[in-house]
Amino acid sequence: MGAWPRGLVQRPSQWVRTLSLAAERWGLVHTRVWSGPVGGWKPAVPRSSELWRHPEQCLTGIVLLHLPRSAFSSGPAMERQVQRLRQTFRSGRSRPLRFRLQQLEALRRMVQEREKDILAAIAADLSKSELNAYSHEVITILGEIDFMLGNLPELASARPAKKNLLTMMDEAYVQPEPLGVVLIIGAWNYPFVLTLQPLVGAIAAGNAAIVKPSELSENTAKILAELLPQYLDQDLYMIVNGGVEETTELLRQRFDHILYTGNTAVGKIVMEAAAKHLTPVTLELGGKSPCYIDRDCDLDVACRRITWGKYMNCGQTCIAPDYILCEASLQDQIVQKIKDTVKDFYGENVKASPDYERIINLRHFKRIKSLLEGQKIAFGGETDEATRYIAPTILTDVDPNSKVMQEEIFGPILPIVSVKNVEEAINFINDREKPLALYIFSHNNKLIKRVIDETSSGGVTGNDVIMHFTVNSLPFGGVGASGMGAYHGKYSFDTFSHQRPCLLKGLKGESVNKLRYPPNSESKVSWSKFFLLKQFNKGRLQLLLLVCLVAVAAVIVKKYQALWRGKALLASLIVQRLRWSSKH
Ligand SMILES: NC(=O)c1ccc[n+]([C@@H]2O[C@H](COP(=O)([O-])OP(=O)(O)OC[C@H]3O[C@@H](n4cnc5c(N)ncnc54)[C@H](O)[C@@H]3O)[C@@H](O)[C@H]2O)c1
Ligand SMILES: CCCCCCCCCC=O
Repeated sequence: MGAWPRGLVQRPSQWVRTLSLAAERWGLVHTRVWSGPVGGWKPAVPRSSELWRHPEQCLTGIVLLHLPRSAFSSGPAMERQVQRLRQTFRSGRSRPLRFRLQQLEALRRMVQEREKDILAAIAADLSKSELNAYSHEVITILGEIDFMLGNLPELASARPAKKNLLTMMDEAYVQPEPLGVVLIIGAWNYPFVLTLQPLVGAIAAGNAAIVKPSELSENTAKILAELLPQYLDQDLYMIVNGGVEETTELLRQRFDHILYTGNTAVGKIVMEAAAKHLTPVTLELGGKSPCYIDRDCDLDVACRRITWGKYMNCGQTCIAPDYILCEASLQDQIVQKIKDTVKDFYGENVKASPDYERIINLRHFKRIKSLLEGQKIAFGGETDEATRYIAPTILTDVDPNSKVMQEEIFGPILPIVSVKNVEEAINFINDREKPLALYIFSHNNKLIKRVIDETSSGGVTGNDVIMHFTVNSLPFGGVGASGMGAYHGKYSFDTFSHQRPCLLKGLKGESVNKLRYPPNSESKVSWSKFFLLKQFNKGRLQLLLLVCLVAVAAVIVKKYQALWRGKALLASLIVQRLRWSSKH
């Protein structure tokens, strides 16, 4: 781990700061600034320059620490961090509703106040325009935070539960409770939303959390590491940046839940590691999401929507339509309409369009490019390795056994596979792993419902693509090979909560309890069946009715006893009076 702390117990000079930050950027060290017992250790990245500017506010001045990366990623160091968060969680700090709402508001402030920096980071990672970064990512996070702020009191409150005859007099309810310390592992393709949206749920549910952004979207990872500690409680929410080494070390630790977003192969590694601690997992994985276009359909509209969802983020979207299934006769029209739409959306020169992104890295660029080999390219196909550009591309008459149909494309290539009819499309889908999303375009709602009924997928949008992701009253997640568990809105809250059943009884009522105490008997079982299964036998029912009638009569008698006594007295007086009258 090296001899640390090493540092300066004073405000560092400009060159020390510059060198430290450069070393941090090169990944050689982690730099931390001590801002006194109140502020604790803060990352010394350029924008936490408040610390540099106002050293007088720090109780002990500024100490510049160069911590070797291993100081954070080594097993014991990681364990200490998880332990630190667990201790704070155990103190109960994250539980009060007021605290959770404050943290969510702080997160919203972070997004609003630092919007420019956030957009710049996302834009740099994915060669994305800042406008697109806002619509693809920031808007979703703000919406999710607003949802939680508006609904948290209701989500977090106890829900009364139905009772049976034996527990009629007791209190039964379901109380959501936080799980503890959770781990969130994000992916690079929507690096902001896929990392922070689960965090919103974890905070709302009252947990502590470690967030591990993808190392491939390094700018977003960095800005998150800089900003989160400035806005959120550092003893409850922590960012760990790094790659496979750091993630592997994190996965050795014991968490109370892990939400992982990424590819299926790593999903298996995560699940295996989690199994060692019996930690539950939510796996947000990928897959090949089919898009069936029916003959009875408005092709102009269908192709416009598909073009948007397929080429958005250069095809690097987990729920992008991966391939089209349609009757052979539709193929040429579809190619023409998508071609026209690409021109409408991105202009003649797609490469120059600010709305068209680039492939994240060279490895993915080469992988996607290799999928074109041996294919009939009906449109696009141009690539540029230097800028990792791949044009919006359509492949026709694609053989279902070809490479492009064996793996998730995750790039701007759209194969068209012809099928004879909807039955064949359904079989095609069912012969493969369950996809993350399924899209069906048709005027015929019955056909859409039929495809939904006869297939399985993480989610479905009919007559559009991607949009089910944006509705936070719908759970978002996969099924089978595309993942397990779900999140968004209420479902995020539930994912990070334990639904704790609570039954509160009084200490009276032992006569009824005798039914379950030994020694057991035929009669006790039969009464239990009556109370719990509502299985009446006729004789019992009559007996019970009699008991009820007697009970009702007893109540009535008691209530009207005094009145009856009065009436009886009156009657006897009348009788006496009548007797007296007859005598005289
Ligand atoms: N369901 C969803 O919401 C969703 C969203 C985005 C992406 N995805 C899927 O993710 C895939 C693309 O993402 P990716 O996998 O390239 O993302 P990635 O490479 O960014 O990996 C995801 C995370 O796993 C970690 N990781 C990578 N290798 C690891 C290893 N050997 N051990 C432990 N951790 C490791 C990374 O550090 C990263 O944080 C696609 O299949 C896509 O469909 C799914
Ligand atoms: C309005 C469009 C929002 C699109 C967000 C898509 C996120 C997909 C996550 C998986 O990659």
